Amino acid sequence: MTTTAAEATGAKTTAVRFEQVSKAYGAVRAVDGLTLDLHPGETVALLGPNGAGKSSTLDLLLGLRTADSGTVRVFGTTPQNAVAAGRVGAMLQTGGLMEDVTVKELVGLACALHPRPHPVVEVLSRAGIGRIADRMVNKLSGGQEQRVRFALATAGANDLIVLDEPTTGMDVTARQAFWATMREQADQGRTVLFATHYLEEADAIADRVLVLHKGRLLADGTAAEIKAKAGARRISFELAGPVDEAALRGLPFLAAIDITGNRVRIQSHDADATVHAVYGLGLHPRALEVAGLGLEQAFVAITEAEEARTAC
Ligand SMILES: Nc1ncnc2c1ncn2[C@@H]1O[C@H](COP(=O)(O)OP(=O)(O)OP(=O)(O)O)[C@@H](O)[C@H]1O
Repeated sequence: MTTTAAEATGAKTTAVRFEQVSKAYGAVRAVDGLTLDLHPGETVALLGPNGAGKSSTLDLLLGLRTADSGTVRVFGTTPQNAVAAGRVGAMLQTGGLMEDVTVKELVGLACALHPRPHPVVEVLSRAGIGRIADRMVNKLSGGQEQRVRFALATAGANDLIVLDEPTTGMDVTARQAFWATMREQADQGRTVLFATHYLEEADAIADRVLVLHKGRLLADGTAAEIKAKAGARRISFELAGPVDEAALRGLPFLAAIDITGNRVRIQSHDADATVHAVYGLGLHPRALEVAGLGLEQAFVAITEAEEARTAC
């Protein structure tokens, strides 16, 4: 069987391809040699501390900024072409909404401009803003504005949806509805890429988690793989008697320790050996628990380890 050039480069099956992409602002390397493929139907969370390069990466992907070097391809073409063809919907942090119009007029405009629009009523209803359709945009609360942005991002049949911290300002109900809708979109074969600081959302929603740090990809895998990569486990227990902090801080394989009153919380690279050493100190821990790291702790462990490595 012969392989076409497009198949050989993965253009047919790859929603997004970054190859050695870099972007600097003066001396700041916002994106630094990023290589990455995203596939149709994937829900991907982009994590990273402030300034890691998440928004810059999304801007490059949407063609809002141009890479200094490397190539960005969206469905095998340039981001600008993919956006113009209506294949990409985006919900960004910045950018004000047009104000002197109603919600319905604004959403109607987005639908009218989309090459493959959905019916306005359907878009309003999916974003949960049917009941405020006649309200002026400048009278909306922050959470309602976010829902309108969501409606604008889903005004047409996009193949890729890009979301920069989409649920900021939404209440719990709105968040749940939002993610249920995004899950439906992914189930229909769309690629959903979202940057977030809510690690529990990444854990619950994403099939794949990317951890960015100083513009570089530190980790790429399922949430479970990221947690395993952090290579530590949590141990917690209480002590009945006086707490000898110095002895506890000298326990083997510690990644971190927090002692609050009689409660001790540890992150250990070898939980069995650390627990064994706790008993070796002659201590009698109560309510002992050993568990894997949560995504948040794994994220902190991975990014702190990188900070320490690059500081050397
Ligand atoms: N227009 C710009 N001019 C100069 N520096 C910029 C510009 N945009 C971003 N930066 C810098 O590039 C780096 C990456 O910023 P970016 O906004 O991509 O990170 P982020 O991961 O989205 O951060 P946050 O989580 O705080 O939103 C930061 O150091 C930021 O200060």
